[in-house]
Amino acid sequence: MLVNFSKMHGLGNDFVVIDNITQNVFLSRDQIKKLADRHFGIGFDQLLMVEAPYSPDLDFHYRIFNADGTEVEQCGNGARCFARFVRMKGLTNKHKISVSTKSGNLTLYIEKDGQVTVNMGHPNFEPSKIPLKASKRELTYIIRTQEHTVFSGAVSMGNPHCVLEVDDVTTAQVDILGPLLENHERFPQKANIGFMQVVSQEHIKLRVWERGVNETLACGTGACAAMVIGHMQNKLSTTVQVDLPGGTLQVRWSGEGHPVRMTGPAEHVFDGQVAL
Ligand SMILES: N[C@@H](CCC[C@H](N)C(=O)O)C(=O)O
Repeated sequence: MLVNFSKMHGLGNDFVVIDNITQNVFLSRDQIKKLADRHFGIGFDQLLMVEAPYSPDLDFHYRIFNADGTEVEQCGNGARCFARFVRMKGLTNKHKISVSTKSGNLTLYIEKDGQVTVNMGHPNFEPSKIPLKASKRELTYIIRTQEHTVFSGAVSMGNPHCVLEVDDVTTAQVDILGPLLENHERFPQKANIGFMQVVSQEHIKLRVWERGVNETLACGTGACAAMVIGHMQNKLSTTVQVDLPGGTLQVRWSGEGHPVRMTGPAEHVFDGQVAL
């Protein structure tokens, strides 16, 4: 079977996007892993599937798979690319697009300058919802590994995030602490690990070790997680520039009870066909 796909990226966090409305594609976990391989497959951080909506008030359903083949709940950079893809392919002509994901609903807004704003919904700090093993909700958790003790914030942006503040992102131990914390027993569904350097109240630098992928050039939900945790810890304002290795996102949040809004680019790279 020949499957049509588009390669896209949001700040270098790259995706294969498949229209599963006009095609009928089922991929096993092993097939996704093979396609994600940068030497023997197409290469991507996440596979995004565009599906028909589950209810009349939604435009689409949106499925997300990490490079290791696991299905996950949310992907911020992917959401922006999703919006650009459905417009580019003529699947909708709307500027405001409502989608459901495994973890809830999102609204995507295509801006006049081509950037996309995503209403990411409400962050959830309850340990059981992240999920994080903890007796109560804290602003900072102490997490111990055999050799390291770290202080981190934790939040669900629909998917689990742990955020550590560092003095300098360029020297942060992303490759060491990333996998240790991703797979730490206190995160029963694993976690995405952010390393945040606070530059000012309106500006952070961030690197993210992504669950099921490794370090990526950018992580949209990771940018939102770092911003809301920094804001809760009184280090950040309500509009923050987040510099990631692949570029910059704007994240806005007015505090608990409000949704998080993320704005950034979404780029089309090429269209292709793959035999499955
Ligand atoms: N790249 C993403 C997040 C993708 C999912 C994540 N790796 C997870 O396992 O939760 C983003 O831009 O948010």
